[in-house]
Amino acid sequence: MKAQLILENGTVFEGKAFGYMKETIGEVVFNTSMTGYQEVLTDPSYYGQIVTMTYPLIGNYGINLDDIESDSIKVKGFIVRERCDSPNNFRCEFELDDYLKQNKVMGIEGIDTRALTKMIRNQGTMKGIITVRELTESQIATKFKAFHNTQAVEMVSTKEMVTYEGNGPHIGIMDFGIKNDIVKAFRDRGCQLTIFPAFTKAEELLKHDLDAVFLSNGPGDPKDIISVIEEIKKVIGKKPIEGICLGHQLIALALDGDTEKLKFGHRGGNHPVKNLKTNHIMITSQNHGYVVKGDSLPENVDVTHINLNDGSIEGLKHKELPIYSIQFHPEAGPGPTDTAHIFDEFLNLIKENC
Ligand SMILES: NC(=O)CC[C@H](N)C(=O)O
Repeated sequence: MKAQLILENGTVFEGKAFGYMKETIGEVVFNTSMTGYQEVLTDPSYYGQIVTMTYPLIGNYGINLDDIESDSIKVKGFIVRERCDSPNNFRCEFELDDYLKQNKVMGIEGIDTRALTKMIRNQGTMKGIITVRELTESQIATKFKAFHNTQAVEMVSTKEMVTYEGNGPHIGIMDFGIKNDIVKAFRDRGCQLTIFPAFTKAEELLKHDLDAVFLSNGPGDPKDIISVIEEIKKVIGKKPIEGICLGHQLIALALDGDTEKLKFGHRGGNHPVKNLKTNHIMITSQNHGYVVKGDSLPENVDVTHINLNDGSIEGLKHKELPIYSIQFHPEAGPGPTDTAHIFDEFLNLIKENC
């Protein structure tokens, strides 16, 4: 069936619908990873977004249930150049099309994803609608006006506390939409974990005899969850605090720094990042639309890593307190595993301060 991708700037891309037939709206973003589409589909940080993959053939190794980053597809829609309907891989359990249908998520194929990506790069991230209907201009305008993604963290965070046994440090995770591979990275290192719903109060968190508090990745603008920032402030100085991606941005805000939106974000598996202490350069996996503002940080916070493409901040460390956060994704789901040592650095910091 014919479908359209309608962008906020008035551009219409014609394609073919796949997955589940339902109209969808979201912020259109591109990901440059050459593989890893199922990790992208299930990463809760994409909640509220329609993702286009720049790699031209998607679905060729199918879907397996081992590589997913959460229990369901979290993107609002999926855009591909060419969809493969005859996947070939020994781990394949079903096809991309069936997976989108099961999860009630709509896709569109046959789109010139190169032209779309260039447009987003030049004009910035914008909203989009995927539909099989003919919408009038006023219907489109009303839909764009009504779409907001401010409740995203609430939608993807755990509703109840989840615990994992371990002999290592006891880490309390504030779950803003944590990826399975981050939980796995801590469990592989023997940590005991207690995962808390995003809006848990600091007072409750501190009752649990934790060795550290970890702030997870997650969707949306960190400034949409001001109440969480207030709770993090209450934990500063009481426990070591660490964070990845949204967690990193929240730490900066809790330390009275600021964040801003990037023009089109960093999403892909090949972002070069420099460790400013060792001068080592790592190829990192990234997925974010917001960054910590360089000139906003207080004097007692050091920038530990920068992005070599645009010089933006990729890591922070407090000069006196055990607080350390990273903007990129060391769990690399999907992406290169060059940065797995960040989890060891997190644990060393916790052990030094236990
Ligand atoms: N992966 C993440 O945690 C993303 C953080 C935040 N939602 C951003 O887009 O910048």
